[in-house]
Amino acid sequence: MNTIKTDVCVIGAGSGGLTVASGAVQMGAKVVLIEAGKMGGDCLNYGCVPSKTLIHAGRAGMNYAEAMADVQRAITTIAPHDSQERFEKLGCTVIRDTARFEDEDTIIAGDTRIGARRIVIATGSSPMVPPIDGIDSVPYLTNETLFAQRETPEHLIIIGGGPIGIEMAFAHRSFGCEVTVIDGDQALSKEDPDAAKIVLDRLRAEGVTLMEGAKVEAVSAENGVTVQTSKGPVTGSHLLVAAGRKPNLDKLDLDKGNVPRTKTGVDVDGSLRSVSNKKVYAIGDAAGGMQFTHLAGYHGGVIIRSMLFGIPAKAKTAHIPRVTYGSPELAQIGLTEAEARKEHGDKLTVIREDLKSNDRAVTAGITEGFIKLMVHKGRPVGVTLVAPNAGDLIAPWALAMANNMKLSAMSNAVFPYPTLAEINKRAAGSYFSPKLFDSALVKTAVGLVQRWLP
Ligand SMILES: Cc1cc2nc3c(=O)[nH]c(=O)nc-3n(C[C@H](O)[C@H](O)[C@H](O)COP(=O)(O)OP(=O)(O)OC[C@H]3O[C@@H](n4cnc5c(N)ncnc54)[C@H](O)[C@@H]3O)c2cc1C
Ligand SMILES: NC(=O)c1ccc[n+]([C@@H]2O[C@H](COP(=O)([O-])OP(=O)(O)OC[C@H]3O[C@@H](n4cnc5c(N)ncnc54)[C@H](O)[C@@H]3O)[C@@H](O)[C@H]2O)c1
Repeated sequence: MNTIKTDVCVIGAGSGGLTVASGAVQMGAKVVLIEAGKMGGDCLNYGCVPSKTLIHAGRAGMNYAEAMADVQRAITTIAPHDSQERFEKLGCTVIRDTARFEDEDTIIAGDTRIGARRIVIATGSSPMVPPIDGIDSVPYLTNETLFAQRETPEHLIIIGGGPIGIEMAFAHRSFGCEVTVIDGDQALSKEDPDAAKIVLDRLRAEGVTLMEGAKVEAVSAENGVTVQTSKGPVTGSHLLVAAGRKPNLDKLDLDKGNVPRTKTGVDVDGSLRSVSNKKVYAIGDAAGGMQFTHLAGYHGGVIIRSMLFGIPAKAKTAHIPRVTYGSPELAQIGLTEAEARKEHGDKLTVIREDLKSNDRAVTAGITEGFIKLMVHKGRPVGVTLVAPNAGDLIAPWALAMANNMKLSAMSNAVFPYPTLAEINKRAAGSYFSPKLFDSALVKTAVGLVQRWLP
């Protein structure tokens, strides 16, 4: 067995692990990077990149086979950035094998033993397949197999109305597939209900059948695939399971590393360090919180500060955006209205501006969508945006909230006319206009100044 000593051993070459490995090695640390599957992890190979390409290809009018070929094009284009070759050129030792703990500061991967001063668990997550009666008797798809599919599904049944289920429902409908989404609870239940309603109404209007509150009872291979639910049976040609995720921790022998876990991930403190083995960090999907590529990257930055410079750094969530790429897109940063009301009570101001009042929306015939702005003590604490490209439109709020800016920073900015982005400034302006236009004090002051000005 080979033995290597290193400063940092990163397990998992996905969004989080690659951020840590490239940052740490370029700042002078010795880095070993271990990957059991494909370089780039879920986001590149089975997640964000294929799903967003498929959504775009559907809207662009490609057929299913062309769209899946386009998915491969997008992956191949991005892959060199995440490749073993690139990371070796940067100076990392890359091992392609499954990693596990031997003891608190030793990792085994294949025939290599790695003694590490710091260990980063960035192993991501996998589809959680619920223990549904008969599930193993049908050839179901998950995000790991869907993008290898070539023939157009005649009728795709999707179990789960979360972001994966809803995005894939829009995408498949655009190829003319019949689509049924089954959710045991409510679809997009984590989102602002007014915002989710616009997206889900549009999904229904496009012809997708959405069964909410439908408990899945059994699955069988009858006439293709038949799903028995508490609201009746559904028969289709293909089944996609998108019912949530489980962290990839089972192969790590965590107990040998003195690294306890919870149901959702490694048990970490606010600095993403294991609660009992301070040499070990967990980031991204394996850390048990929100699951986004940009969050995994942000986690990477947080722990680099702590690992390389010994600067205490906490991972925060209040400024992390998320987007569901439906039609329209639904973007959220910080607190939803319900969360903000719970936290700030009557000290909260909520501003809502409908997109139809925006001139660019009028020129483009956009009648649906809105921005909802949650303000506490003159600062934004949450924004909900439903609009075409809401994921791009929310960017100024990500800047404002990451830097704890006041709302006046947004109202002072000048946005180009006519753009949808002006809705951001308009919402901020609406917060100040009653203070300016309905104030007796302002009116008196203006009256006095006007009397004395030459
Ligand atoms: C269909 C889908 C669409 C998505 N769309 C978006 C989106 O649009 N925007 C967004 O922000 N997020 C999206 N996500 C979420 C995003 O993909 C994840 O949050 C992100 O990939 C997490 O990064 P990570 O580094 O934690 O894990 P990953 O990227 O999954 O990387 C983990 C890596 O660790 C490896 N590994 C696991 N165990 C071991 C081991 N024992 N030894 C060695 N290697 C190991 C795995 O093979 C994997 O390559 C989507 C997810 C899915 C499934
Ligand atoms: N655009 C994005 O950023 C994006 C896109 C896709 C995924 N993701 C990430 O991946 C994560 C996982 O997505 P997801 O959609 O799989 O999970 P999710 O947990 O967000 O949603 C799963 C849905 O499945 C339902 N469900 C669970 N078990 C069920 C059952 N037995 N029968 C019927 N319904 C059932 C739940 O009620 C829930 O609505 C997301 O939370 C997100 O962090 C992000």
